Amino acid sequence: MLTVRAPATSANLGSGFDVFGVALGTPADVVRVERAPETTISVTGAGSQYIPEDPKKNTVGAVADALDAPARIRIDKGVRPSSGLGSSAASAAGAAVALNELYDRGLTREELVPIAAEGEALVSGEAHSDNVAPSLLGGFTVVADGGITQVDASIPVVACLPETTVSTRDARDVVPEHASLDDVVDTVGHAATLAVGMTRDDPELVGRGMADRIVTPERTALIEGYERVREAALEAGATGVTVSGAGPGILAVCRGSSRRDVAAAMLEAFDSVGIESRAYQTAVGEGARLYRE
Ligand SMILES: Nc1ncnc2c1ncn2[C@@H]1O[C@H](COP(=O)(O)OP(=O)(O)OP(=O)(O)O)[C@@H](O)[C@H]1O
Ligand SMILES: N[C@@H](CCO)C(=O)O
Repeated sequence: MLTVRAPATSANLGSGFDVFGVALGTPADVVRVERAPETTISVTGAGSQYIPEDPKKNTVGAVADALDAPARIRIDKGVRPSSGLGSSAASAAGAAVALNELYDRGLTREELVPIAAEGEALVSGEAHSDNVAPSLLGGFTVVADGGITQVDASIPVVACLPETTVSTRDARDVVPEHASLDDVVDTVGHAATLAVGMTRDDPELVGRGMADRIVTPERTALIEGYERVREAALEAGATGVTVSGAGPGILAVCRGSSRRDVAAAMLEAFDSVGIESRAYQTAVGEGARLYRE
């Protein structure tokens, strides 16, 4: 049996819609695989009651098909679905690494990105790779024109997940089809600042570079309590705050020393609007890790 721990991810980072992503230290999915004549899937853990075990509906089924690698697959969910932390992508990335090894397919992590993205196409209608790329490769990833650039980074963050859900499909429906040149110029400036910040492990630049006035404002409207949580995080010392992936999770970039205060402030702000939430105090971290048992 092979076991893979595949991390949660946060895509977009505000200014990098469908382009930027980071792997997070926690939480993570654990995917176990054994050879079998046909693919079967069982799911336990966070939000497992909402995740189909039918291989035609689960992201790992699409990955097993794409690799022609039938297996008994067990998923222990650490990443809650529809929360904005790349839950469906974590399972897909974990399965891609595990099945590639189980069947000796010999594909590199980069080559596994489009395979894991097949799983994303199944659930959101589009094979976007901005969550599977960081879950497979770790660090900060830039997906552009089908190519991927990766850099290891060490940036402290808090990911705060309210007990509400937003499906990626719904959050994609509110994305504007057009943007003004002014807004595009503003976004490019912030995205470039963020990317430089990642290469320097600089939370000030990364936090500042997450500002985006094209996609994020449309999505925050879907997240009850967003403005209050954002303000609370900034007051507690966050350098920047944005929607994590398609939401409703909220990502705050922090200086290392402020993580605990930022997490407490975000939890309290959600609580003040009657919403329970959970905060992960973590950092940009490594990609999927393979274990043999
Ligand atoms: N292995 C899986 N893990 C999680 N969700 C899965 C899986 N397979 C299928 N799904 C379905 O995918 C949907 C969740 O995916 P969705 O893209 O909406 O959210 P997400 O993966 O948490 O991430 P994000 O907002 O960061 O993209 C749910 O409807 C869930 O049932
Ligand atoms: N870039 C995608 C990722 C979802 O996690 C979106 O924001 O719709």
